[in-house]
Amino acid sequence: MTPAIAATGVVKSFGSVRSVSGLDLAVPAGSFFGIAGPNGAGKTTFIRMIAGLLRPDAGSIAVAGEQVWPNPRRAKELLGYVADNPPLFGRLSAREMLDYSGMLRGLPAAEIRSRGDDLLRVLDLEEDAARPIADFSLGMTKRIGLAVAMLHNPRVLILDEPFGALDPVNTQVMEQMLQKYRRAGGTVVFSSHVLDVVERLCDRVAIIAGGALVAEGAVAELAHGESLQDAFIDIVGGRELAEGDLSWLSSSPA
Ligand SMILES: Nc1ncnc2c1ncn2[C@@H]1O[C@H](COP(=O)(O)OP(=O)(O)OP(=O)(O)O)[C@@H](O)[C@H]1O
Repeated sequence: MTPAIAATGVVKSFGSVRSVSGLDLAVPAGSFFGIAGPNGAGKTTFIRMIAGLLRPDAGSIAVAGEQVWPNPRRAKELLGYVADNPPLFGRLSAREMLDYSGMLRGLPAAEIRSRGDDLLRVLDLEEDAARPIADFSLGMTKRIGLAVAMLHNPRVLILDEPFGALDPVNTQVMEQMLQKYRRAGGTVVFSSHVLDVVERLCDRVAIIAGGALVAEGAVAELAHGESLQDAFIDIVGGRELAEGDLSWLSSSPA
């Protein structure tokens, strides 16, 4: 079966900083796939290249068999992408944002309306549908970002830190939405530092460090009987405060 995402030898530098360094990754179609890695590991850079927003310096990326570069248009049709802090049009209302995205995707107006109604209801944004997005909290912005990414019912959804800023109720709703989408045949790929969510939802996980893949496999295999968080620290290396660090914190506060 054609992988949902196939990346080979992907490289990206910003000046002298090599952000992604020869990354190979295959995400099986129909999987729930987590990408984890320390801060600055290159996750966002890699995801933006998959989404067709950043051109790799070398290597190739295909989404459901369609090459993303040099012409990302077809791959973008198959993909829904939610950025860490979704760049939406702040002056549009949530409803207008959905109408505009649906038009860009070439969906019929009636379909945009009915799917938009569904998404706004499920994501608990119905009452805020007429408010400008600029007035939204980060959690609300993430939810409307997800609605925009799902409106065209893409084959692959890729989400950068989707659960940050969501309260527990909305985390549960988002998890249920993603599981439903996955049961219908979609592939979900998301990056997260919240490893218990990765452990709960994903069948497979990739760990990226220093711009390269350092581990990939079934979650249970990688965790090896410990928590995924412990396995992650074993793989990427932990860091502890030395005895003398911040010693002033041990004295009584003024
Ligand atoms: N536009 C840019 N210009 C310069 N350097 C960049 C740019 N984007 C990313 N980098 C650098 O590339 C490296 C990887 O950054 P990236 O944001 O991809 O990491 P990340 O794994 O998503 O990190 P985090 O978990 O902290 O969000 C970092 O050293 C970062 O400073």
